[in-house]
Amino acid sequence: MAEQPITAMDVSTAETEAAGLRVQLNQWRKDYYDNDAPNVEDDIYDRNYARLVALEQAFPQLITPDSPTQLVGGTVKAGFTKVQHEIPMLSLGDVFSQAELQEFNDRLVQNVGEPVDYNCELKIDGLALSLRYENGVLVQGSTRGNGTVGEDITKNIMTIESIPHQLTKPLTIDVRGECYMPKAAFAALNERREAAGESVFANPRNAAAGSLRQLDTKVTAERQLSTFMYNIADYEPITARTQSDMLTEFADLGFTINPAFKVAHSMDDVFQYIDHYQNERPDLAYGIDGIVIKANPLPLQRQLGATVKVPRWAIAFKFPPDEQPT
Ligand SMILES: NC(=O)c1cnc(N)c2cc(Br)sc12
Repeated sequence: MAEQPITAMDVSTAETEAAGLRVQLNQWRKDYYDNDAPNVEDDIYDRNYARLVALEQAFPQLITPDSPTQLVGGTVKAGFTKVQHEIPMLSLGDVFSQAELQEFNDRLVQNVGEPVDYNCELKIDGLALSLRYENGVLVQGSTRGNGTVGEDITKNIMTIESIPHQLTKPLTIDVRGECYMPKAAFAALNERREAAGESVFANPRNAAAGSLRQLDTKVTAERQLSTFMYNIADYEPITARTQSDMLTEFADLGFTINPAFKVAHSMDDVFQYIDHYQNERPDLAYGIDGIVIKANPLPLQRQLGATVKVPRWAIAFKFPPDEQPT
């Protein structure tokens, strides 16, 4: 059915459509976040989600606490200990066109009152995780969960080679990043599973999530997972003053970072970065579903802060679904 323009809608029509979208989107979220097995294409999910956001913006009285626009991530899987994130693990706002990205920049520049340098980073198609170090020693690993309560996966992340058990400095720090399964590891895993008559994973993201959120650590250990770290919970412990320098500092501390980051001094630089990695995407050793641009100055990130769900200083530009074989 063709979508009715929202401007021509009365509130009861809007409420009926919004209620239907909430039920459908929450079911898709449960499959994706809790069961690690989405059964809807990303672009269909994104289009329905964007419609609900537009309805709620036109009719704010329709926003409900259980609306997917108010929630981050999934819940805690039975069998895992819960971990409280002192500083919430946020999601990201999404845009799907360069015009929308330009609008994000124009709003930010108007708010800040001067041009903003961005750090452009790849959006890794994996599972968000948080690593806690005390005096430089790895003490806990956790999933995002619903953003404030995640799953304790410490034993599992200890088996991931790219995660340092001790930093090069005795820092007490919470670092956030993505756990992913390289495309080659994904293909080999599904080949083994198929040969053994087992079900195969639909994509590397599901395989990574299903391997990390495993109660049997031995299974995690054999799944060749890897990580790229890219955000920090509290800026205090590090010396960097920009996002790009923070990534370099992360590497000096012993973390694995994604080397494809680049500072953009204009939106043309951002669009060039997008075009480049949209072309490079099939040849990357890991899945990406877009790019993330972040205000590069860390004091500006701190100044802008976040909404209940997403940072005001960053946005994700989503690529169309990956037609390439993974
Ligand atoms: N570079 C980044 O910040 C980044 C990369 N890949 C991702 N899947 C995500 C998710 C959030 Br939320 S940030 C981020």
